[in-house]
Amino acid sequence: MTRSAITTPPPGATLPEPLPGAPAPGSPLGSHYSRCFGCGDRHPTGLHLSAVTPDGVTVTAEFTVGEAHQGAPGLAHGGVLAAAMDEVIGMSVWLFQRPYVTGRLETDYLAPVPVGTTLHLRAWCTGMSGRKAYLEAEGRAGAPDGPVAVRAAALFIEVGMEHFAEHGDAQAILAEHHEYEVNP
Ligand SMILES: CCCCCCCC/C=C\CCCCCCCC(=O)SCCNC(=O)CCNC(=O)[C@H](O)C(C)(C)COP(=O)(O)OP(=O)(O)OC[C@H]1O[C@@H](n2cnc3c(N)ncnc32)[C@H](O)[C@@H]1OP(=O)(O)O
Repeated sequence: MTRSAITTPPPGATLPEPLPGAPAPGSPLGSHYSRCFGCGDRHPTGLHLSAVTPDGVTVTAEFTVGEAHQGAPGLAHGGVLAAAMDEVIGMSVWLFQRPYVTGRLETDYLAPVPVGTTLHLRAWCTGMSGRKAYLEAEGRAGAPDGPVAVRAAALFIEVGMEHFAEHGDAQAILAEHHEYEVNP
């Protein structure tokens, strides 16, 4: 991965440990929002990523490239592949039970990905430092040990939960996150 200095953990960054309440290894992670382009089951043309955590700190997921995801005829759009990287990385950092958003996402495209291909995605954290989390991801074509087609490195920034209500749709959050208080 040709990651930049911005997505490289600084000296002193720490590696996360699984939290006591982390989902059991292999259990499905579920969707954080039904209309999410990455994981929502109510998004008609979204990626419908299904994800698990094998160990409480990394995430593996599958995404099958569909007709709605094309750029060149018969091939996945690069922006859609970047969205898949963003989503699986977002899911992995959410394992730490604090809300983060993407600050920077760098993507390497190593091979074209035809419609119908299942990409086997994996995301992991390379370091945390203050509000910053450094993460990487890869997508392998056809099988978990298939050839790497896409790689990504990212800087995610921790925000308060109010970030989503302030800038997004507070009613939609309340409808799906009953534990969430908009005005705590
Ligand atoms: C129904 C939902 C309910 C909630 C559920 C939540 C759980 C979710 C669960 C599962 C997720 C699944 C996956 C989701 C999808 C994947 C994630 C996305 O796509 S997120 C959307 C795209 N990203 C944005 O929209 C961010 C837009 N940007 C911002 O809002 C701000 O710029 C923000 C928050 C990133 C930073 O703003 P500041 O004002 O808080 O802080 P400042 O001081 O600017 O930055 C803090 C530090 O970070 C550095 N920084 C920030 N952005 C940087 C960048 N692009 N490059 C380099 N450094 C950056 C700064 O230089 C600063 O560093 P120094 O502390 O000074 O050392």
